[in-house]
Amino acid sequence: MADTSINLDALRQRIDQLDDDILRLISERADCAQQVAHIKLAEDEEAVFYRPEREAQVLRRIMALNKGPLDAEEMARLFREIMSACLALEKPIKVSYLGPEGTFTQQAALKHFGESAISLPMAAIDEVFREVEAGAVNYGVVPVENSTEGVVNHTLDTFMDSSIRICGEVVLRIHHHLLVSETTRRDKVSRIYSHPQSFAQCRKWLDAHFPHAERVPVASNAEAAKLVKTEWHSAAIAGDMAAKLYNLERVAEKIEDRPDNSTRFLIIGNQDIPMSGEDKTSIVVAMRNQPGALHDLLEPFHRHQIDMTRLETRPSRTGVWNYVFFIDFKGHRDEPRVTAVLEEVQLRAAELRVLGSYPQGVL
Ligand SMILES: C=C(O[C@@H]1C=C(C(=O)O)C=C[C@H]1O)C(=O)O
Repeated sequence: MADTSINLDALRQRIDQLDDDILRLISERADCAQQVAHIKLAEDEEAVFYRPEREAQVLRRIMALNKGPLDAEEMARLFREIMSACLALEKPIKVSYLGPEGTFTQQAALKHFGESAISLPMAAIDEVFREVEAGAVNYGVVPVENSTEGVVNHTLDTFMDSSIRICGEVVLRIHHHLLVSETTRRDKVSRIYSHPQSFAQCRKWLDAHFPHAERVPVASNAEAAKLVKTEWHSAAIAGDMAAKLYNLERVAEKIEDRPDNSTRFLIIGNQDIPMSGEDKTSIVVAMRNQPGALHDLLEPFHRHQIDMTRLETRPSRTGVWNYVFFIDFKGHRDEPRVTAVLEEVQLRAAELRVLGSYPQGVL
């Protein structure tokens, strides 16, 4: 017994010393970041401090260097928060997102920008775009692929009418929980609220555990969580953020049918982002309705061996062309082979717009 307490004391002393070191080093790092900000400001009064490509490089380097016992992602999350705090020292970054508060989109915004960012909920995707266009916020966050908030097409359509650029991407693992409040009679749950896509993602679990409860679709998971506070016979399906925000208890955790359930979000802004070394580019292309149009469009990508990660077709809203394609591929527009492909596609397409080149999601 005596030995253990001596060991514990020694270990705690060592932890205190290490904390002193960590404290000093974080302060030194913050001081450096502040100096960078001052240099940027001296060059240009309107300078943007936030450099997504640099942040991606910092995080990738840390993940590569990490030797454990914390896993690389956990370590990167800690560094993400250090960078977020360093950046906020000069001026906290302002980010609009598809609300309400407590949605997965807010979770994505905080995952990407860190907890020191100021995040502002918007009622609709167009509003997120508008705030960014108007310069009221620095960036916006919208769901785009496999979305739990159910707005993939809406996001794509909004890009067609906007000059906004894509500055980044975040992929979030989506975990759904069955939530109740302190007033809920757990044995009497007859109604469950959630977003339609969440219902779809938890269908098997619901069929097995609540076959007779009424499933009521609402506009967001956060909205579902809010409703549970007012009805003793209702439960909600939503994520961690909503559970925390409305102080709800998890009756069952991770009830999604597929354990790899994830959603991709886009960071939108007014900046062109330089190369980070591992980048993606998103373009929108309008093609004339003629035989072989799709083949003509894809052929240059194939020939230059560019890795396409997504191809989405949307109906065009003007009469002139029939197809509009949203294409994501690996590479940055400043890379010669990407420039070559874009030039070739431009010749074949009725219209081509580069929505942005941006660092591939790190976390
Ligand atoms: C310090 C800089 O500015 C910001 C802060 C960063 C950091 O804390 O590491 C990284 C990139 C920028 O968002 C920089 O550009 O290097």
